[in-house]
Amino acid sequence: MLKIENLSKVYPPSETALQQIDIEIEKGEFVGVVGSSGSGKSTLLKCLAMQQTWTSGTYRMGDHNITAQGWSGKRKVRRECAYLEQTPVLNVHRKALKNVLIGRTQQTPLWRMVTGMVRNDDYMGAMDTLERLGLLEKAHMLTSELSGGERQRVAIARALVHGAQVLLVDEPVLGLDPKSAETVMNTLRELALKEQVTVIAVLHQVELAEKYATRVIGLANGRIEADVKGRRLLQTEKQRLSI
Ligand SMILES: Nc1ncnc2c1ncn2[C@@H]1O[C@H](COP(=O)(O)OP(=O)(O)OP(=O)(O)O)[C@@H](O)[C@H]1O
Repeated sequence: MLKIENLSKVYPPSETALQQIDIEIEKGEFVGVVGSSGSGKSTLLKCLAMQQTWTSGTYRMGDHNITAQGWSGKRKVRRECAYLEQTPVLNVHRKALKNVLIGRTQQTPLWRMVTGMVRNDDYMGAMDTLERLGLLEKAHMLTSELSGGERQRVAIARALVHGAQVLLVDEPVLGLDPKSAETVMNTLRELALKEQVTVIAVLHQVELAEKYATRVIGLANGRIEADVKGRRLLQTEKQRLSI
């Protein structure tokens, strides 16, 4: 579904963050990206989300050659892939439901945005998504009253309501207590396994990647040094990754 060939990223003037990255990711895979600090994990995510320009490489999504399509390719990526930052960008003064509905604003006529009136099917869709993520009873609570893990799940709900088929998640459990981290990781795993949402998550803790992801990609100095499915990383692989 996603095919990346020979991706390189150099930040000006000369900081090489990624070199010759080749990856093919199937629909519904849950990929954990690990590696030491500065190995290029966030840059990889941003390049996949087209939030960073590519220095070189070819990007394919399904039958589409995104690289060759220029702006329309970029739009397609932005529509289908949601990039979720370490700390979700939410309006904490609004209810969880409102934050989820913000994901629908591109499809909402201006008069509805001005009057604040929400289409019934948008409302139902948002509530349905909150329920899938175990947040139904939090829908009408102010986002400031939610825990870090719940906020992270609100951000995921918003991405799904927006129509994202690929979640690019940077450190989804950063700063969360173990129980909340487990809930967020389980949510991501279930979305991948049961709903065929593709999840690519940068994870500092390799144990989390090994426990929840179906595939672990390890980066070192901007290169892929490990790419394993269905097994833990070997000690030698961890040494190559310096983790
Ligand atoms: N905007 C930028 N401008 C210049 N160099 C950058 C920029 N962003 C990242 N880099 C450099 O690119 C390299 C990879 O950075 P990146 O943030 O992708 O690594 P990371 O593996 O996500 O690190 P961490 O785990 O510490 O978040 C690093 O050497 C970093 O200093």
